[in-house]
Amino acid sequence: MDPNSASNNNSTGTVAPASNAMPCRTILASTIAKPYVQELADGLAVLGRQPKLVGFLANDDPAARMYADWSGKTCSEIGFDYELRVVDKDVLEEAIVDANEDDNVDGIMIYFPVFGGGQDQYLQQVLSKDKDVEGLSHLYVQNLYHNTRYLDPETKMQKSILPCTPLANVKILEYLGVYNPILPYGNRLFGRTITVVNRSEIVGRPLAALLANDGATVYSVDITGIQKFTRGEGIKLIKHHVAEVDLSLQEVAALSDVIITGVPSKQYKFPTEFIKEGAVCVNFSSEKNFNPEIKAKASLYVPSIGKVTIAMLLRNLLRLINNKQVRLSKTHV
Ligand SMILES: NC(=O)C1=CN([C@@H]2O[C@H](COP(=O)(O)OP(=O)(O)OC[C@H]3O[C@@H](n4cnc5c(N)ncnc54)[C@H](O)[C@@H]3O)[C@@H](O)[C@H]2O)C=CC1
Ligand SMILES: Nc1nc(=O)c2c([nH]1)NC[C@@H]1CN(c3ccc(C(=O)N[C@@H](CCC(=O)O)C(=O)O)cc3)C=[N+]21
Repeated sequence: MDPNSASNNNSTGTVAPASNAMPCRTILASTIAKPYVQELADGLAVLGRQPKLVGFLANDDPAARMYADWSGKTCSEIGFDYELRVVDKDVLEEAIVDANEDDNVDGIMIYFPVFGGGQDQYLQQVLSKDKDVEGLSHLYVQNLYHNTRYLDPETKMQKSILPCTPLANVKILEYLGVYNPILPYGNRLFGRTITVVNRSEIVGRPLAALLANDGATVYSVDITGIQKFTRGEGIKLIKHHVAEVDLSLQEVAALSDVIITGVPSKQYKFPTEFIKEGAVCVNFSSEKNFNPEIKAKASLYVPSIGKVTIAMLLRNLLRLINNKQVRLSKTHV
């Protein structure tokens, strides 16, 4: 039996290497998600009711269907009330508006792609920001890009919502020790170099900004080229800035302590030979972007992150409920 296979888990959910094998450890998302799942269960107990999440499916994409079924199952396991609404593309906008106005619905998500491109971004903005569990509303993304942590900066009662997949990546890097807890909060990635292969508006670009805001040097790679995200010199600037760079993937990989991939293609494989010895490698794509030989190079490898993403999605849902309670209590004083 392959000692590195995921079926050979030990109790910590990591895979124990054979004594003479590569020192690489494969870390499963379920292990990293565990404390957050507990936090969610505790949060539900305090709340004393089952929050309702509605998911809209309006496409035939098998990946979206699978994710919808699987996220529904996870919600129910933890104790959230999940309802999948399968609707036709042409009535989706009205269906979102109905859910926005329905007091029984606490959170909403739309499984993408629906139409693809700009029309999907429009639909995402139709969704009320007060029910946006994925954190993709313009205000939340703008707060992320500007490193603004609260919706009410004066009173600091309502935390802004972070996009759940970028946030899941951050929690994974915290777990893996890439964040240095000895450094002050907000600067814990200082000195780290991270490559992110994906610059979509829903994951790669906000992720690069979030990591740069925490002090990292980030190379953001997409099919059009490579950009460098930093927070500028030392700790003077409060938010990231971006520059085009004239470096190859091989060159940025050689500089990188961490490589994060999110290419939605079966064929795509990150070239193993580019990876620095002992790098930390994380894949958030639903396809495997690293070859199995990754274990000869990486120190830590996270093959998929979905379970952590869902935990962050539900954490966002509790935060939305809390923010609403804060707003209501203000109007009743
Ligand atoms: N695990 C999770 O929680 C989540 C996983 N996903 C998965 O992540 C993947 C990406 O999703 P999206 O960002 O929405 O996709 P997208 O299609 O919007 O973006 C793909 C990105 O990859 C880049 N790319 C494609 N081919 C490349 C190549 N050969 N070299 C370098 N860059 C390349 C593109 O330029 C683009 O920036 C999908 O597989 C999706 O299912 C998405 C959301 C959550
Ligand atoms: N608004 C929106 N947000 C999304 O996040 C979104 C979407 N639409 N449309 C569809 C894609 C697909 N997607 C996946 C997430 C995790 C895994 C993943 O990590 N899956 C685990 C399986 C986990 C299990 O089954 O236990 C794995 O591959 O190992 C896969 C696919 C998110 N999507």
